[in-house]
Amino acid sequence: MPENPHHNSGSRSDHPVPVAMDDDAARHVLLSASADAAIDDLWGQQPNKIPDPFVWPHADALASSERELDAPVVDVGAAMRDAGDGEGMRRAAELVAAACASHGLFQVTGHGLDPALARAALDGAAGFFRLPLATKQRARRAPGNLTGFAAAHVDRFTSNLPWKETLSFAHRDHHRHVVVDYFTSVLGTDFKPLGDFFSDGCSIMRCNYYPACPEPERTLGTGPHCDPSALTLLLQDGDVDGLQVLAAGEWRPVRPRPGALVVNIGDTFMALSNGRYRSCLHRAVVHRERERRSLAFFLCPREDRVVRPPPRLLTAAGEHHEDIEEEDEQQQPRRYPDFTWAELAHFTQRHYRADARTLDAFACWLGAGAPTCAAATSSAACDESQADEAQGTF
Ligand SMILES: O=C(O)CCC(=O)C(=O)O
Ligand SMILES: [Fe+2]
Repeated sequence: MPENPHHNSGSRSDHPVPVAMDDDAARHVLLSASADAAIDDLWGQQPNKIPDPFVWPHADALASSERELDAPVVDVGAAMRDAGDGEGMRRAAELVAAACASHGLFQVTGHGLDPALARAALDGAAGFFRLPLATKQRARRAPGNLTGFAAAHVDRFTSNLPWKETLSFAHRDHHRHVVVDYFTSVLGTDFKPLGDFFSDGCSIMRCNYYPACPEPERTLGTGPHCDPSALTLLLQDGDVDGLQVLAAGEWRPVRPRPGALVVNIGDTFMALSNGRYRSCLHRAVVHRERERRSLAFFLCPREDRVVRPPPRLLTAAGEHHEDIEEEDEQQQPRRYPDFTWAELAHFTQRHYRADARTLDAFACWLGAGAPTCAAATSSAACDESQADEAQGTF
């Protein structure tokens, strides 16, 4: 990822600070990043107990529902091959639009991703995570950065630690994007100005590794959050489930389907669609006996692109565009201010641990002139200060 003027500008130390904990094992491994040997053993250190910093509050670790999330599985290959009257594509677009407007998640098959390539990527990631921690730490993610190796317990966190390790890469995309083509086809030509919105974008590929956990019901692999990026493509490895979405007050599983890619809307797309499409609130749970892996591709615009919805979605209350035949109930007053991806990335890496309310907290932070997190969090919309826990979830 190229140098971002916002990145690495904070005063946060590169090293974990001593923290107060009542769990000896956790203290032992958390006090210093140089205690690699001890950290390496963390996941298996105590056969029956997780260290206290990994224990999540009951509200976040709320029990999961058995009911699978009601989300469409769209065969995009078949829809695109449908040379007839376009009915297949229209139907697929309707299903996707409905899912995006409700919880923000759908799955795609027939996408053309070579299964052998997907397997190789998952196996490559698995090989990395099997390396000794000291070796993995050579690729350590620097504070404020989005790329590199990260494990909360070797970084600066002190509470609500996710039970996982991650390895992230930047991916610069020089091509015109299928996402814009799709939304142009669904939402009409007013999305055309987005034509190059994602070109030159600096997206992120993240490998997630969730070790088996002795107390899975007391922790989370990834806490409840919305991805700040625009759109996420997720490949779940094998048949180990873990991804869950909050729908109708319940955490519902999104079980892996062979060959399917999960697609979810992120905060940037929610802002781009003026709230029409919901940023998906999701989390990942872990298992007692089984480890789990997933690969997430976070589609992001170029750092300096201004995130602003197309005019079609932005009619002020009471007005409507002349070129729109029927009254479009999707026209809403502007919900979020202009921002750049660099600003949102900076906010989630330095000031705020991505959660269900990132976008509102971010809007409030921008409104306050984005001076410091303390200023942002003193306002009602950002009432829970997370300044000490940034870079936790995304
Ligand atoms: O591993 C998963 O299923 C979800 C991961 C996730 O939400 C993320 O990496 O942002
Ligand atoms: Fe996520």
